[in-house]
Amino acid sequence: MCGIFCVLNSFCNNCDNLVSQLIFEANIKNRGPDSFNFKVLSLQQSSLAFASSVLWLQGQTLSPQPIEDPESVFCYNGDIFSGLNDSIQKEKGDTHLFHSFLKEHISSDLLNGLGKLHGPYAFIFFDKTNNKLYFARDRFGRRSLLLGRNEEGDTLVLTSVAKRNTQFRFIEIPSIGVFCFDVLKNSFEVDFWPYKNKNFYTKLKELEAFLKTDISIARPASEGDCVPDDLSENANLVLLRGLKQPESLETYTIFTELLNCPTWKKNVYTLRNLLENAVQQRLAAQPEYCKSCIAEKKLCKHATTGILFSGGVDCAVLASLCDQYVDKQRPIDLLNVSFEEAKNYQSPDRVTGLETLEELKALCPHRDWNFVEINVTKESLDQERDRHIADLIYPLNTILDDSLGCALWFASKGQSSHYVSSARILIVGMGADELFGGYRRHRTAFKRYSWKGLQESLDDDWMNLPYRNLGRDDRAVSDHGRQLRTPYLDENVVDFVRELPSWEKTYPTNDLPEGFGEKILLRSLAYELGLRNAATLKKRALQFGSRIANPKENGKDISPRLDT
Ligand SMILES: Nc1ncnc2c1ncn2[C@@H]1O[C@H](COP(=O)(O)OP(=O)(O)OP(=O)(O)O)[C@@H](O)[C@H]1O
Ligand SMILES: NC(=O)CC[C@H](N)C(=O)O
Repeated sequence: MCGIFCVLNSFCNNCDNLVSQLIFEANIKNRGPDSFNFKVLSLQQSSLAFASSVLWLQGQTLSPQPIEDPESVFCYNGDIFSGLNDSIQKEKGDTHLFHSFLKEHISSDLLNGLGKLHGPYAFIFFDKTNNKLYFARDRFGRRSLLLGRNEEGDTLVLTSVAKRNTQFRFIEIPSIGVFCFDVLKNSFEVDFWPYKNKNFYTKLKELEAFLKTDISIARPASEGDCVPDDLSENANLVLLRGLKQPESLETYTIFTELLNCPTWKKNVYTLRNLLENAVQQRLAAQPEYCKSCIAEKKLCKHATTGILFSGGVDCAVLASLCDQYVDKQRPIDLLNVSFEEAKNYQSPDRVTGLETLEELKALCPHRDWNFVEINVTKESLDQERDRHIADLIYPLNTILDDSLGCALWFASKGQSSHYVSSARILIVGMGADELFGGYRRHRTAFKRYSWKGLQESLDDDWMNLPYRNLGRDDRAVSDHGRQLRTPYLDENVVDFVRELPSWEKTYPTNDLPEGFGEKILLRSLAYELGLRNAATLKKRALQFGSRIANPKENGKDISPRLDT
């Protein structure tokens, strides 16, 4: 993961002041251990400084940043998997291609152009000719980018990661489109993504309130995702209804019946193909060195891929698919975190992790799976949170942010009592519950308002994902100089699953056992892949599965431990 940073002083062209404002340098450097550079730019009345650290993942050689040429300066934290020129990308990586792409499109239909690129990103691009600063997060918000301002409002900061208690206050940039700050006019504009989520305008208003200024809209957003009115019966719904009497049916009978139905099977196979492709792309885009050997470019057989692994169905499916594409000579690290509150660290996720490990071993007998038991004491949790993790979670601040941010930080640190993971990329199951309907609230919504309620709840979860989770998760994991990769959030996977009617992906009704009907499409795929046990495991959220969270606390409350 790269760390990107820009500070802009609108009323002073003395660059010396700016360099002293690289106050997050250490945090930025953690994200990109392979290179770090900065550039300063003095304009007539204002000055800018840019900094980037790089975690080299694409191209035959590292692409240092920031890139500066006569027309622009560019900082990039991203991973484009398709949509740029594929043959050149393999050789040169995505950084220079993305930069050229922006230069070519910045003044004409940028948004449609970006829509054709697949992969996560955040970028900062300064157009020297027109004195305009562009910045954005991809349309799902998979990479972090924060916007900060000081009390006087004369200095703006863009950064992947910040800190609490500085002269700046920060907000996560909403992933609603591309923003442009006109340095001469001192004004903001946003160009919305060509489709619109219901929360676009709310998010814009929040940002305006934060900046204490209006943001003009380049063109109104078109109507976007909405709940389909036509919830008419279809073959799969009829089939699922026919599976009543849950007590009398073994789960395997349910899967067999579902997979015998041609339309259900077609969806399972389409999902399988799309996920395979997403996993393959995410595994292929990396140099062949592990974290310990990359500095010396020493060829090795250490693990380069890790999976954050609870044993639950979301990550079990990904682990099984990873086995198809990771070099058979290399182990795959399965990182499993557990906190002291669990007796002997035997948290529910440790137990299911070990269970699913056995399934994977049986299914992939030639693979060496490194199950890494990451045990975290209360003392270490408190120390690391105060020292550092709370800064990574910032500006988010709830009890849930605290639990998830800390659990992910320790999990992706990848350190057990006798091993430190050498993986540079980490595959995770984020997004699966939002896409396939895995949360309890989906069942509640169905109970209250039937299919329409369920669909609305899925839409809400989907549009809130960038704000509830993704920026924070990116900041927590990248801090170890490892790259988070989220195959469920691949554009093709998302488009396919989002377009299915809800009953073709989740079935939280009384017709199927509770905790089993949820994510039924993904479970069917797990079953098809041979994960007979993992396919039936009830959802257990990371904060409870790892035992980091106190179930008596309300996750939505402000955390007293984050001190912001
Ligand atoms: N205890 C854990 N240790 C390491 N990684 C975890 C742990 N719990 C969750 N994760 C990671 O976070 C992702 C999201 O967690 P979540 O609990 O939603 O998924 P899951 O455990 O794979 O499946 P399910 O949602 O059905 O329990 C997981 O897919 C996994 O990558
Ligand atoms: N991790 C990053 O964001 C680096 C950018 C680019 N994908 C590279 O591999 O160099």
